[in-house]
Amino acid sequence: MTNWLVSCCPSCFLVQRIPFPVPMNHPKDSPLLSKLQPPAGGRLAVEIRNASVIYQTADTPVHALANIDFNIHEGEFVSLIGPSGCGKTTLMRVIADLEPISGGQVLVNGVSPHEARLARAYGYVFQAPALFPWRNVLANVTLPLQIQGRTKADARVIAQEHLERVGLKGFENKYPWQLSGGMQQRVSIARALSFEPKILMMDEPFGALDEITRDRLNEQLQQLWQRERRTVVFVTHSIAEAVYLSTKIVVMSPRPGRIVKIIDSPLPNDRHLGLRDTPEFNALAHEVREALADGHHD
Ligand SMILES: Nc1ncnc2c1ncn2[C@@H]1O[C@H](COP(=O)(O)OP(=O)(O)OP(=O)(O)O)[C@@H](O)[C@H]1O
Repeated sequence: MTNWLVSCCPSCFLVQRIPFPVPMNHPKDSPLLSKLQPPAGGRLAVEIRNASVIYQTADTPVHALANIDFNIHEGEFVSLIGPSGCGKTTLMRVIADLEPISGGQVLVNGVSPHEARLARAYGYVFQAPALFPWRNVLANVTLPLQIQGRTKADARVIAQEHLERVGLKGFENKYPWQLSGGMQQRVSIARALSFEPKILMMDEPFGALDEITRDRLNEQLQQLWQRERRTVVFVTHSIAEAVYLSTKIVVMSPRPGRIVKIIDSPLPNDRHLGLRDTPEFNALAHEVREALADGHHD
């Protein structure tokens, strides 16, 4: 049986469930990073050049990612989609400085992922909401803000504002176990957004939810992105979710994960769920499906 610990990293506010007693991985900078120049005009949020990841294991090394090469611009909503085990989470962890690269180069906001993490560039939302069960909703959201050095009163105001943004006004005094899975996930989104990260990292945030809840949260997330235009990196297995939410879809192949196709969405930015019944949506979903099939045949 695995024991889980909900942990909040004091330097980057990453709150996640980690197997106890495995420590969090805080890798050092890659010496190759100095070769990349910061983006002109600051418009590039993420720049990845020929990145690879090889996990060293007790038996054979696992080649998780190979030749990953793409950019993410500020304000883009980018989904990573591909078969199970193709390296989506690894790629997200590389961008967020939770996994070192074995080769290549990565820049985030013009600096190394490590520097970006220390500058608190990231907000994280995982499949499991990773809330502290003994803290109420408000106290879960205020925790990283207080670690950041905000006063209790300031942290409360900021947390309340973000809880309102995700539709949880009035639930501040509830405990996680008194909320539905979808509401818990909205608490973790409010927490991730509360310290205004430049990039929101979401790893299958709605994967454990029923379809109706998932649809509703997709719509709310879309509206939130629409209002804030924050850069989002989103991992999903769902073609419909990727097509509905993304401005850019990165389709990956089975291991070692490579990029099969990068699709810039032709859909309008202002979206509602009815869009999923349109020919344009279906054409894009078809394109993603074909790219996934191509990846399997390579
Ligand atoms: N710490 C690790 N040590 C060794 N191998 C690992 C480690 N983490 C991931 N892997 C392997 O690397 C590959 C990519 O894993 P990753 O979790 O990134 O894939 P994924 O596309 O996110 O999978 P899923 O869709 O099932 O969540 C898999 O084969 C996995 O077994």
